[in-house]
Amino acid sequence: MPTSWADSVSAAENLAAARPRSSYVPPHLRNRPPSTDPPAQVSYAGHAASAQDQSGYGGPNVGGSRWSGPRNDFRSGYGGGGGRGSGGGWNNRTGGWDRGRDREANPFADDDAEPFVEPENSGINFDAYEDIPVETSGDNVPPPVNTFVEIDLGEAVNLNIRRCKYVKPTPVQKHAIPIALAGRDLMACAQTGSGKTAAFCFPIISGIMRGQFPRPPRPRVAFPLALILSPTRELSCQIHDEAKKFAYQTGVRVVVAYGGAPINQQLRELERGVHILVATPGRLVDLLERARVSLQMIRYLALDEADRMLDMGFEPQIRKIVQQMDMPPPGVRQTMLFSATFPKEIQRLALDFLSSYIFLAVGRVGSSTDLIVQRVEYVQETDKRSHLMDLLHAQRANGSHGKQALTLVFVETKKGADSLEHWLCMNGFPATAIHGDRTQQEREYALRSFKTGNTPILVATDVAARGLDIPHVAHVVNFDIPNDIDDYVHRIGRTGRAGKSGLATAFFNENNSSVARSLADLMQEANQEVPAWLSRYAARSSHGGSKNRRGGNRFGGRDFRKDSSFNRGGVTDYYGVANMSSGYGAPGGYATPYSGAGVTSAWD
Ligand SMILES: Nc1ncnc2c1ncn2[C@@H]1O[C@H](COP(=O)(O)OP(=O)(O)OP(=O)(O)O)[C@@H](O)[C@H]1O
Repeated sequence: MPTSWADSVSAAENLAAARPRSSYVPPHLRNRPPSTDPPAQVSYAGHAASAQDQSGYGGPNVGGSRWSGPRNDFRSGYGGGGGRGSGGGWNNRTGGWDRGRDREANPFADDDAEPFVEPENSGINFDAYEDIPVETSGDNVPPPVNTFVEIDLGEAVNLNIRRCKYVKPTPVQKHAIPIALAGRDLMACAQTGSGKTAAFCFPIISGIMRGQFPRPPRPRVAFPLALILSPTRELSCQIHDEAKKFAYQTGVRVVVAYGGAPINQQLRELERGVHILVATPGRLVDLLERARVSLQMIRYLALDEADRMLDMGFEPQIRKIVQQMDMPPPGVRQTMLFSATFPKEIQRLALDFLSSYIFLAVGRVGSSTDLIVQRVEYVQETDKRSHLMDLLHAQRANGSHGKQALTLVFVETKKGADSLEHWLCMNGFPATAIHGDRTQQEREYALRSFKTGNTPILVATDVAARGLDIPHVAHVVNFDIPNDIDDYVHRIGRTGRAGKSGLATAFFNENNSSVARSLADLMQEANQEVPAWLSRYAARSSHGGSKNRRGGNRFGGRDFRKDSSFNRGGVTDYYGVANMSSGYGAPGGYATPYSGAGVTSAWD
């Protein structure tokens, strides 16, 4: 197990050396002689080399010891010979990288105009999270805090926290922020709507404000210091909006890049300088291949919805971005993975991206919050529409949520979404739809129309299942129940957020029997009433071998490193994770190596 920074770097280096090298060389690194010279941080920070002067640029040595040089610059202050006020760092206002700061639009301006804004973002029942069980594992876990005041995030960030009307940290923030501020890698699992975005944004912003960073070595290429990846365009936009609030008037510049939107505008934003890049994987790969973004200076990597990012759909792109371009390896960069669900096989995969990490579970891994009242109703396929109409009528009639009560209806297919939207509209229910076959403009319009309450019913595929924080979603209807219980957890998590209560109704029939057991277990765990007929289905599917994605181990250990199978895999070091690939095939090669250059996700 690495005992010091130097050890951890050398462990990471050995690992990198052991891995089969990618033959892919990003365009901006081509035609450069392989060099064992260190990256020229000293030059940048010491301003011996200007942004125009590339002659001293050692660049990452793709084939050699990229990190053999001044590693200290990545871990201990990034200063090289520079430093605050030396004229060469990122924080130097004459350096040109934060020249947009004075023109920064007020990201809180819309909040005041927002009709639903509450005086304090404490929610109806924010204390509901207080007695939630918390588990941490790993070496030397930093202790949690109870208040924002205890965390030294800096005055500017503290002011923004007040502007956000956050009174106290949520449980995941209490634990995750001190861990992240201590520079530790983190795998954090906490329930939907419990404030994970701020939990990774605050430490990143604060770290960038405090750090001394070398000057970006080349003009027209963006060199972000932090990368936040998320699976959907809408979620990336939302994280960008949140991060801009948290970073307001700190000098930290946040830029978003996502597919489906004109790339030129995003390129212009990137050219103005970027400290934190929020991106969807497909668009980022595009920018990397165009050599308009370099990951060479990445100090922080956050994967939101990390289990989704590492599952089969995204894994090749994530490996390409994180392992096959010029991003510093684990142990040099700080990596944080967040989600409400973390199946064990994904935890195992994640080892490739982490170094000596802390595992944090707030509530049980993959559980839903008991702020959401869950109902399951037996509805035949052919009766689903009329049943939905009954629910919508009842919701309208009881009027308890007033005009603005929003209903999100999840269906399995894009075609199904189109057809249900059409049917609802024909029957007098103002509905819109969002799915992967709609243009980005249509997607954004639908979401806006839903959020403002103009169209209070949104029919959606799983593209809207994760991360979206839409206030006043009173009811989530699973018109089609997903095959994977984790998707169900994320879908219903669009309601019952930030301490508020919500309602989720699922239409169950024979077609869903494979998920009966995990659904019944999940409901029971969240103190929900499980109908007797569902328990019978669950019992039947247990005998019949219903496939539980969590391998039947769902309610056992949460940090998979505690599993005996993990040790049998040859890894004796529980938490050092020095031997990251043991038991999982060739180093770095758990899954098929990246083979689909230019592959873009349908979601992206
Ligand atoms: N400390 C806090 N006090 C009050 N509200 C908060 C606090 N932290 C976050 N929130 C609010 O809680 C809501 C949910 O936060 P966020 O979207 O980060 O949840 P999440 O855990 O990422 O959810 P998901 O798993 O669905 O992605 C947001 O509206 C956010 O502004």
